[in-house]
Amino acid sequence: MASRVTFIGAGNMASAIIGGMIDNGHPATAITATSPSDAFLAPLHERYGIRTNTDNASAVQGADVVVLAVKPQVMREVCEGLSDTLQRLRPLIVSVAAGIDAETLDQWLGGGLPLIRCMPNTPSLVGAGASGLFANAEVNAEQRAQATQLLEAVGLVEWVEEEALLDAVTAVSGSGPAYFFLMFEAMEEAGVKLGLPAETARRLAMQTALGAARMAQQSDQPPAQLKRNVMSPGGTTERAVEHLEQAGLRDIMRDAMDACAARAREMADEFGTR
Ligand SMILES: NC(=O)C1=CN([C@@H]2O[C@H](COP(=O)(O)OP(=O)(O)OC[C@H]3O[C@@H](n4cnc5c(N)ncnc54)[C@H](OP(=O)(O)O)[C@@H]3O)[C@@H](O)[C@H]2O)C=CC1
Ligand SMILES: O=C(O)[C@@H]1CCC=N1
Repeated sequence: MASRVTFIGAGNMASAIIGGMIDNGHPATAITATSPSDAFLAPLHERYGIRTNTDNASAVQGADVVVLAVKPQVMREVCEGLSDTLQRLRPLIVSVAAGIDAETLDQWLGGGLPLIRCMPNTPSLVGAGASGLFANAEVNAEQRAQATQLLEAVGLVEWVEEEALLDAVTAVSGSGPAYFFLMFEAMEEAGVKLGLPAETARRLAMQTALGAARMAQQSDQPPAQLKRNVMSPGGTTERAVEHLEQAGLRDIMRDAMDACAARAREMADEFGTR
């Protein structure tokens, strides 16, 4: 039987995972989502037929897995509001919040619950997500398998055995889709400047990214070699890649991802004070 999963919070990340789960065949009646108002819930109910509820405590009744998918700013209030109920029901808890560590969440939830921290990303919506997972000591092998199965239904799953590495996962894949969306914007703008219609430039850029990612995933060759295969000596790509290297693309990516991980650590202090 499919796990009964309750999402606390029904925003961007929860709806992306829910959409991916439904597409992958998870029964809609085994999924519940909560939010303080109906504004987020009604479209989810209409689109996917899932159960919705504006009351967190009643929504977790009967759940095998409770996914905490609210903003870090409200996580404490949400956890403390649910702690009595969750201590009684003892489901597997999965938090997708950036920054807030497992020990802090555990304390807010009253202590001793099986808890997994997950850093997913929004392409989960189309079954192409990437999630990093870390389990606390209360999580047993069956629950690990349950979380793996749940997140694999919407994409790639990578477990990390050191919680601090989730900040690195955030920098690579949690926030990563935004880097590529930014790249699409930039490639579209540059394509338009070169004379292409915006829609054409956009479609070409997106298909190229999809093709490059698929090819890199399926190839035995590392990305550096695949890149060289495109770069005919003295040709066009060589000129463009030289420009990107000279402009410091690698340093830019390293600095941006350092800033991302640093912000996750900062958020732990800002929103996670026990
Ligand atoms: N967006 C992303 O790409 C990713 C996000 N995350 C993490 O996911 C979490 C959610 O982010 P995101 O989905 O973008 O945020 P959203 O603001 O889109 O969603 C948050 C949801 O939580 C609801 N909410 C607020 N208070 C409560 C409450 N007391 N009880 C139940 N629901 C409540 C909000 O409702 P309302 O608006 O009515 O207040 C909203 O539906 C964050 O912790 C973030 O770090 C992780 C990886 C990627
Ligand atoms: O920007 C954020 O804080 C969240 C976490 C990772 C992606 N979005």
